[in-house]
Amino acid sequence: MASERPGHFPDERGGATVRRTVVVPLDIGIGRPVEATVTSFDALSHSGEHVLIGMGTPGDIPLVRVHSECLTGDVFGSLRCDCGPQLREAQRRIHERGGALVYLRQEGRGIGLYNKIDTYALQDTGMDTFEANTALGFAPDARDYAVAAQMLQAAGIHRIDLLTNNSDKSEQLRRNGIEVVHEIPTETHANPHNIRYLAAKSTVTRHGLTLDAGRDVKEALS
Ligand SMILES: Nc1nc2c(ncn2[C@@H]2O[C@H](COP(=O)(O)OP(=O)(O)OP(=O)(O)O)[C@@H](O)[C@H]2O)c(=O)[nH]1
Ligand SMILES: [Zn+2]
Repeated sequence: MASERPGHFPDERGGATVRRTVVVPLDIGIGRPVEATVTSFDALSHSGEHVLIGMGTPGDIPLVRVHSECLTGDVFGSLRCDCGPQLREAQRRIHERGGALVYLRQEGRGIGLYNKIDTYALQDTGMDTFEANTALGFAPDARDYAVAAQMLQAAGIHRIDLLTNNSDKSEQLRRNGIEVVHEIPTETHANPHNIRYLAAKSTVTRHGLTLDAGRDVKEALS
């Protein structure tokens, strides 16, 4: 893919359009600032203020991470989930290889922050993360990745390697016109506080998660 400057993708307009792209220096924890492009959009199918962060110099197949917002994990360092370390891993790997971070404002797997906090209270009584969503009347996972496909297409990115353990993301992107060439797993960021959260992802949904020692997360709990 041609690229005029690091992290910049040509603007190819579909239904959704690029609203603005600006260049910002980012501290991604590698000891020096890196240059990134931050892109906003108009006419997306989902009303959140979703952004695409372009980093590095992409080759033919950019590395892309579609990351769902987690204020508690991404910003405040909550150990209840693995979102913060996954976000930092993604930024580092995308910068190294060239590609984009699609940051989706679909907090709490799409149910919002307050509802996520309500599910935490239910989880503290023994439910897993998906059961707690259902108990509150929500789908177990209410996210819709069509908007991520629209952002990628508007930014001129049609063929990607996707950094995820969640095959549902790849399938939804493919259904919405993105060619996912490879699904690349993230590291497993386990700690004593998020091990049940990881186990629920591994057993209830199809997340492929393996602990560093090579053991599957469900085995670690059995
Ligand atoms: N409803 C709910 N959402 C949560 C909870 N913990 C984290 N989340 C949200 O889960 C989303 C991240 O989803 P995950 O299931 O961890 O991972 P994923 O995006 O499906 O898969 P990966 O690409 O492999 O990271 C973020 O939007 C978080 O805010 C929880 O207990 N309940
Ligand atoms: Zn989280």
